[in-house]
Amino acid sequence: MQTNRARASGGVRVRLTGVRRVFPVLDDAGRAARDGAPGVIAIDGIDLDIAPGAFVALLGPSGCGKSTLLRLVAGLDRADAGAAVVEAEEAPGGERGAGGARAPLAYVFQDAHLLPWRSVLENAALPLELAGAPLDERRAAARAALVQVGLADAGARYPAELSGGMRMRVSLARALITRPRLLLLDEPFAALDELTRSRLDDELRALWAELGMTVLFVTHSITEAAYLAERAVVLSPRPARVVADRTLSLPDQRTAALRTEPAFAREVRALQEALESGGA
Ligand SMILES: Nc1ncnc2c1ncn2[C@@H]1O[C@H](COP(=O)(O)OP(=O)(O)OP(=O)(O)O)[C@@H](O)[C@H]1O
Repeated sequence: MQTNRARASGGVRVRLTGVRRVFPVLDDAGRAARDGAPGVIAIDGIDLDIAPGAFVALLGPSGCGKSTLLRLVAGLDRADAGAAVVEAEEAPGGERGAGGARAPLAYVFQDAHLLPWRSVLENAALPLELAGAPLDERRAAARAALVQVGLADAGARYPAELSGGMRMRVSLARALITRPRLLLLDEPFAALDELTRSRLDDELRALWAELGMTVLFVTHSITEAAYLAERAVVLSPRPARVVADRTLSLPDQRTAALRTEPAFAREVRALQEALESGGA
C-alpha cells in the first residue's frame, strides 16, 4: 500500500495565515456602502497548514464561508487580511503530464459547467485547448483522463445525453487533464443521488492515491468528510473560524464496509460534536 509520504510527492503545500474576508454590503443599485460601513464578515482569522499530498475536508454549515475560503486558495478572490499561499515545490524528476508541466491547481464546482455544444472529449480537452496544446496531444490526454474517471466509451457523446453522475465525471476529467498538484472541490457531488455519490467518493479517493495531488474538498456532509479525508477541518457558522482540526484515525483503504464500522462511527460523532460546538 502506498504511504502518505509517497502520495505527497506530486502535491503542493497550502498555507493560510490570519485569513480574513469581509464583503461590502451593497445598496439597491449594487454599489458598495461608504468606507467604514460594516460589511459581511465571511472569514475571520483562519490559519491552516496543509501538507503536500494531503486530503483535507473543509466541513461547515451552509453559508459559513467554505466556498469563499476555497476561492481565496484558488486565487479567484483576495483576502482583506492575511494570506492564502499555494507553495509549489519542484516535482521529483521534473515530472510532466500530457500537455506540458503540471498545473498548480484545478477547481471542480458543484455544477459540472460543461459546454453543451461540445462532445465529452472536447469538454475534457478544453483546458489544454486554452493552453494552446496541439490537437493530437489534447485528444490523447482527454481520452486518458476519461479512462481515469470511468468514461472511456463516452467521448463522442454530448452533455445532454449524460446522467448527473456522468457529467460530474467529465468535470473531474477536465480538472485532471492538466495533472493538477492541488485539486479544489466545492461540494462536487452534493446534487447526486446517494449511490452515485458514494461511487464518486470512492473514485476520487482512488484518483488521489494514484495521482498524488493535494486535495481540498468542501462539504457540509459529515459522513462524506469522514469517509474521504485524512484530515477534517471543521468551520463555525459565519464568520468561518476553525473549531476543530482532526486527523482521522481510519484505515488508508476506504471501502463501503467502513461506513458501518465503530471507528467510522466514532469519527462521525467527533465531527458532529465539533460542528455543534461551533454553534451549527
Ligand atoms: N461576492 C460576495 N459578495 C457578498 N457576500 C458574499 C459574496 N460571496 C459570499 N458572500 C457571503 O459570504 C458568506 C459565505 O458564503 P460562502 O458561499 O462562502 O458560504 P458556504 O459555506 O460555501 O455556503 P454553502 O454551503 O451554502 O455553499 C455568505 O453569507 C454569503 O452570502
